[in-house]
This record gives sequence, structure tokens and C-alpha cells, in this order.
Amino acid sequence: ATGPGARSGALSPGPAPSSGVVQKIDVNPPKGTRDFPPEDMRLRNWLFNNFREVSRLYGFEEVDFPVLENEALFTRKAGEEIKDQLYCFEDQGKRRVALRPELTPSLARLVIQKGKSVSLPLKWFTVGQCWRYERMTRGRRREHYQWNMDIIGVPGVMAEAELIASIVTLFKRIGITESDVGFKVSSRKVLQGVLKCYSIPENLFGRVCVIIDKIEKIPIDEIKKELKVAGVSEEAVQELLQVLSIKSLAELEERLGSHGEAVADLKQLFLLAEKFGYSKWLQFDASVVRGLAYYTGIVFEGFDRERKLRAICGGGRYDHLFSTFGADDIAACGFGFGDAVIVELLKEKGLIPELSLQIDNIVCALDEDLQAAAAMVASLLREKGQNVDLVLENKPLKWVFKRAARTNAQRLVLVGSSEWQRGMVGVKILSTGEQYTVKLDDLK
Ligand SMILES: Nc1ccc(Br)nc1
Repeated sequence: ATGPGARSGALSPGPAPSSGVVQKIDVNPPKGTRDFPPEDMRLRNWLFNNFREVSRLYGFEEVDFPVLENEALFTRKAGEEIKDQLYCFEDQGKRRVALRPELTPSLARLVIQKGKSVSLPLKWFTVGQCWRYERMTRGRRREHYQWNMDIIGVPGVMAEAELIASIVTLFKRIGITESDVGFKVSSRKVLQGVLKCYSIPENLFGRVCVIIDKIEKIPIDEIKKELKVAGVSEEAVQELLQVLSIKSLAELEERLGSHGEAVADLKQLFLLAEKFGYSKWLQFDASVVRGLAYYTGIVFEGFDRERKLRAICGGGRYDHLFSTFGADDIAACGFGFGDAVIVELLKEKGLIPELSLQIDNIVCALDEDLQAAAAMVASLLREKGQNVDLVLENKPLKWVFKRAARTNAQRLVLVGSSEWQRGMVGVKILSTGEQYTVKLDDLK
């Protein structure tokens, strides 16, 4: 199946039009999306295997959901960017569906679906691709993979402390230290207190937080204007901005008193961080609100201390998400950790690991009629758990040696007729050049 100019074996896009000339397909992936050729896939697998190993260490169970969800899962009315950029469409059954922009709503849906058949607390994790339809003017990606860990059914901040501990464990595993990265921590209960004080209706809470999350991204006058449009009085806006500039937990306690939930939660979290041994990673930062409407309590984000990159990860408590889906509320918290910013950080720090292809054996028949014999040798080695790159065509030895060098093969197993007659094969250790013949039964 070859079209003009295509490599033999390359897929041609279909039957040639009457002109006989085949239009070459665009071989790039859709705008804003990535392919993962072998080298990139090895790095991705290395990162995701670390995500999974940390999740296992923390006793979390892996779950998964469809990348395509009912659009209604994400149509929150809080002015979130995630909603504006929803990759949604009407399918052939006239259903409104969307490529998920995040994983938490799917997780909440599954928890509700499971209902009483699961016992709390649930500790679930997943690694999944998330999508946004970003106007390409900004040339940003339209997909990324996120590692999510969620604890469902634990109201106390031990849950948030455990989640942050798991991220610290991940960072340490990949060579990132507290001098590279920190966590900004705050609580939305700080803002909630202000809004209550100015009798701003509860249903505006998510929307106000989403606006305030943009405080470092758009001019302050725009923030004030959006808050005003949302129905927040000038006075309340002033007080909100004041509170967001509080520089320490001590100052917060001074301002709000030590009996409010926000101060109590944050003090408890910093105490637990001390006990977990990662307090050097944390700092209180009243300006952290995160951009998702459903957070209700502690919120946190991982940032690079050189301030060159966007947030590495982020999360928080979301105690009322379930009721927005018509179910009884369950206390919950979780985080998302993307696969892109962390790789940028690892590159910055020179921490991208060397991940070469590991081939134990290249098995090669020295002439055409020994192909089946070579296949037998390959199977024998594979049954012993060794991987084999079996030469599948009649190739000159020069070609085999070149491939062995490129694939970093450990040894060459050569099936030649005279040796094969005596039930033996030739072996060449490529690192030392040592070569010998060995009985097939003794090949290990
Ligand atoms: N939510 C979301 C989805 C996809 C990308 Br890229 N970034 C954020």
C-alpha cells in the first residue's frame, strides 16, 4: 500500500482519485496535541510510573473514566476558563458531550454511581488525558495528562496533609528538592468569611474565587470590575484585596481571630506538615485561591522557586461538589499534577533521566533457511524472561551490528548452519566483543 513518495509500507490515505495522484496526508497531530515517539514515550512512562508508584505507596487505588463525558458534568456557571475552553460537541445521537478538561467531576460521578457499595474513605488515583479548546492564537497545548489523587470522606485536614505528603514524595523520587519547589497554601474559608461579613450570597462564592484567581494574570481594575459585575460591593472588594495581601498566618490570626475555621485549619495543616517532615516545602500565601469554582477550604499549588514556570500542580478541598450533581455532599479533597510543566522544570534542573531502549538479545539467522530456527531460539529466550529483537528478514551481518549498536543490545545470538547441526548457536557479547558457541539448552 504505497502512494507516490510514500515509504514502502507507509499507509496511503485511501484509493487514488481518478487523477492517480494521492494527496499526502498531514503527518502532524492536530493543533495543540502531541505524539509520543519512543524516546518521549520512555520519559512519559518513567514519569507516570513514578506517579503510580507513589500512589501505591500511599495506599491509593487506581480508577479510570472515559475521556468523553456528558457535557453537563462541566457546565458550571462560575466564569471558569475551563468552561470557556470546553472541548464539547453534539454527537451523532444528538447528545451534548465533551472531552474532559479535568478529572475530578468524573471521579465524583463514579463515587455517586457507586453510592453505598463503596465504604469511605475512598483513596483513588488516576492518570488521564485532559482537553481544552484553546484558541490557537496563544499557541498553547490543547491536551495534557494529569495525575490526580483524591481522598473522599475525610473532613479533617489530615487528608490535605496526606495529599501534599504524596506530592513531596513524588518530587523527591524524581530529584526535585525544597530548594527547587515550594507549595503556596491558603484556605478559601478566608474569603468566605469576608463575603459572609458583607452578606454576599453563598452562590457567588465560586464565581468570586474564580475572578480573584486571575489577580496576577489581569490588571487589578479588571478584577474590580468583574467583582462589581458579580455583585460585590466596593467595600467588600477592598476588604477582599486587603485579606489577600496578608503575609503570614500570624497576621491572619490577628485579623480574623484564632477561632475561625480558616485559621484553625491552616494552623493544623502546618503542624501536620511539621510532623510529616515537609514543612520546609510549605508557605502560607493568602493570594492562592486556585481557578476551579468548587474548592471550599484548603487550597494549595506547587510552584518553582525561580518563578519561571506556571504552577506545577494544584488542589484543595471540595466539600460541596457532590451536591452540585444532585447527590448528598461528601467531604473530599484532591489534586491535579500535569505532565508538561514538571518536564519543563526537570529540563531546567538537568534532571531528565537517560532512558535508553534496553535490548537483551538480537537473534539472527545467518541464512534464509534458518529463520524458523532463529524464531525457536527467540522463543526460548523470551520464555526465560529475556527480551529479543528477532531479525525478521535476511540481512547482512553489517546491518545487524549497526542495529545492535543503535538499540544498545547486550548480545548477539547467531544461528548458523554448522553450529545448528550440532544443537549450538553463536553468541557475541557486544560490550566486550567476547564470542563463543553454546549448546542451545545452556543458553541463558
Ligand atoms: N484543563 C486543561 C486541559 C488541557 C490543558 Br493543555 N490544560 C488545562
